[in-house]
Amino acid sequence: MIINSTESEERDYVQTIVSKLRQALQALENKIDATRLEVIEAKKYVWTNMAGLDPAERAANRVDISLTIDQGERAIDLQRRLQKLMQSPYFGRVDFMADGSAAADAFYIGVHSFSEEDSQRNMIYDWRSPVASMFYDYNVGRAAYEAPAGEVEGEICLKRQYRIKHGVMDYMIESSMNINDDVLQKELSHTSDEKMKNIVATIQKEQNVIIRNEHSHELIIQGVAGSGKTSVALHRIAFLLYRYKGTITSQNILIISPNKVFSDYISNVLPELGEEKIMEIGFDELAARELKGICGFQTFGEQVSGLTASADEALIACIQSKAGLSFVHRLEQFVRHCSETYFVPADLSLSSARIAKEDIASAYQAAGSLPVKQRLDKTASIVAGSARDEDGQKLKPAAANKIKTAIKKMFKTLNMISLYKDFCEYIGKPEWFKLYKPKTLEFSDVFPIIYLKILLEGAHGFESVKHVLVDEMQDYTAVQYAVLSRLFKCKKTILGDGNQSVNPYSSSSITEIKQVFPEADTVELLKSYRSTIEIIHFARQINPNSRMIPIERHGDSPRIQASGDAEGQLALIRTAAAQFLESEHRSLGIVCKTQAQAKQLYQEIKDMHKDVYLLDFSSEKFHDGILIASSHMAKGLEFDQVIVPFCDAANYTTEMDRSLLYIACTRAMHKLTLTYFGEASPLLPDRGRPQV
Ligand SMILES: Nc1ncnc2c1ncn2[C@@H]1O[C@H](COP(=O)(O)OP(=O)(O)OP(=O)(O)O)[C@@H](O)[C@H]1O
Repeated sequence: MIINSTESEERDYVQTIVSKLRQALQALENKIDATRLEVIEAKKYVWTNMAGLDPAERAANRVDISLTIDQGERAIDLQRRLQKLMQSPYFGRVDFMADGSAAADAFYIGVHSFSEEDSQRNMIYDWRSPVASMFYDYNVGRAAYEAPAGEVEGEICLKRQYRIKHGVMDYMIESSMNINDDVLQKELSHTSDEKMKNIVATIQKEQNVIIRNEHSHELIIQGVAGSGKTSVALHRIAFLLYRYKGTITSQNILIISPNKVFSDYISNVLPELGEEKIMEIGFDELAARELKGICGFQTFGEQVSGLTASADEALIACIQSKAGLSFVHRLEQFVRHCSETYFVPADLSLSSARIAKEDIASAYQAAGSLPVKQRLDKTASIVAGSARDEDGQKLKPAAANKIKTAIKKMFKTLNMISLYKDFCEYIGKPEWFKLYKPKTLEFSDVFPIIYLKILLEGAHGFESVKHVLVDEMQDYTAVQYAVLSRLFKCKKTILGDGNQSVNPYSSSSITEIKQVFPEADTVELLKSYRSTIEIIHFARQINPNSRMIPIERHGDSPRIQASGDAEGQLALIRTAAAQFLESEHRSLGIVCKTQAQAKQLYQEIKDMHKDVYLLDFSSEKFHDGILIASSHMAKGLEFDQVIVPFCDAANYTTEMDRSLLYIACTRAMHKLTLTYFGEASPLLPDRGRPQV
């Protein structure tokens, strides 16, 4: 039997569900109050009876109290979910008749599940539940889903989508009306939210496959700009936390993100989906952790800024050589060489014992499978353990320790900087090692040195991580991936876009990443959801390699505006920014090629409004309003409107500039303006022919 067949029945049903949610919420709030009182009373009891309780009773009381607090926290978590459901209980419905059953069941699908306490009847299904997958994968007709007991096949007889706001149905759409496109377009035409939002109501079939992928040890997602890679990866994390509840918690997940502003921008998605925030780290932080006490270093941002300001051919060639997989192999070969040749055993003569160098050499051989540092430890303990004094007795601890120290000194050096210098000599390129400035490594040496350290000392410190998410994969070198593969043995989701590299001299393609992770599965996303058709066509002319396919959504054509001089260009930028301030849009990104340009422009227009912000590498927050940033900092972000200034021939000319210009333009959701004076950049469509 079909329930709620008409729209008016559906509207009433929303009210029924909201009132059930309200009742559940009330009951829960009473429970939370009672739990709070219980904890206060229990603590009072322990304090007032402290003297009379024996240690075992005190311990038992403390355990009880902490169990009650846990219970209370779970109830508060549930309270948050119910409050959210009250606003929008569900967004979809599928009526599914499994083969062999007499009637179809209606499954309402929401951000969280909800069942009535008395009947335990599930009234709303979590979007991650097995049955909910059909909502994303099938239209009306034959369908199937993967239940714990195996695949269930049948027929979807009805499929609907709803928009419910503040507990009231805004609209409802039948599947026969091409629901996905309609609802998706409505969603995409909105102005931006301050932070990235969840997309559960409109996840596309090809995105759903990625989200629910459980089998890949490494999953590489190559997706065009705006294809939802980041959104999908975060929904995948939410799915895995649901699917492996009890085995994986948010504390076991780590995201390697390009910068803090990006982390802030995406920080709402998991909490919106009812999950806690996950740990986050950038490659620079990772480097600081691994190089602590060894040396300072140039950051990736500083390297990119240097390269965008001036392209030093020799430096570029050196950066390119250090970025590839062959460099990884040479590092590995060098470590094998060190392991075999840097250890020079010598006879040891202590006051109480003598040890022949042959015994030390054979202990070193016996520990041959270990990384050098552990190998030396093992050699030392074998030798110290088997050594005997003149009376044939085992050595005293002090003597054993002396042996250990002496054996470690038989290895030429464990100083990473000295080893790396040796390495550059070993490969016949001593000139490749140059400090960026005193006590500061050049960025291209940072991860090779970390890799050396890991090969020599082993990898430690991330054992609790069970899933790693790497965003902006194209910006990391093969050596960085080799480091990741050693630090994290767990499953990984790696995502990015080869066309959005901020440093093409050290970027990695999928093929290169796959050489580090040969078992990885790869998927490609070509549909772009962020920008209008006009913006996508424009961006594709800047980068003809881009294979972006737009979603049917139109807007204004991008405008290229020319002026006679710098003041004229500033006036154009100010006019476009003033128009934005008067529009209904919430965010304007002014995306420059370099950080220096962004800083300069910020000084020139910050008087326009209180909400004008400059993003730099120390920024931590994403803001609505006018945000001025370099392409590097703007990567991964999106804005209702974007202005790309300084599009002249001197500023945008190299292949690296092409990539930066493409990144800048693809940040725009609804409106894009480019400005220049003098000669237009040859990278612009129509060579920058201005439009009035
Ligand atoms: N299925 C979807 N339904 C609604 N919105 C979507 C969907 N997929 C993606 N989007 C929206 O498209 C925009 C781009 O998504 P996202 O930032 O995840 O893409 P991306 O591939 O990581 O982009 P880029 O590489 O350009 O930074 C976001 O606003 C996101 O909410």
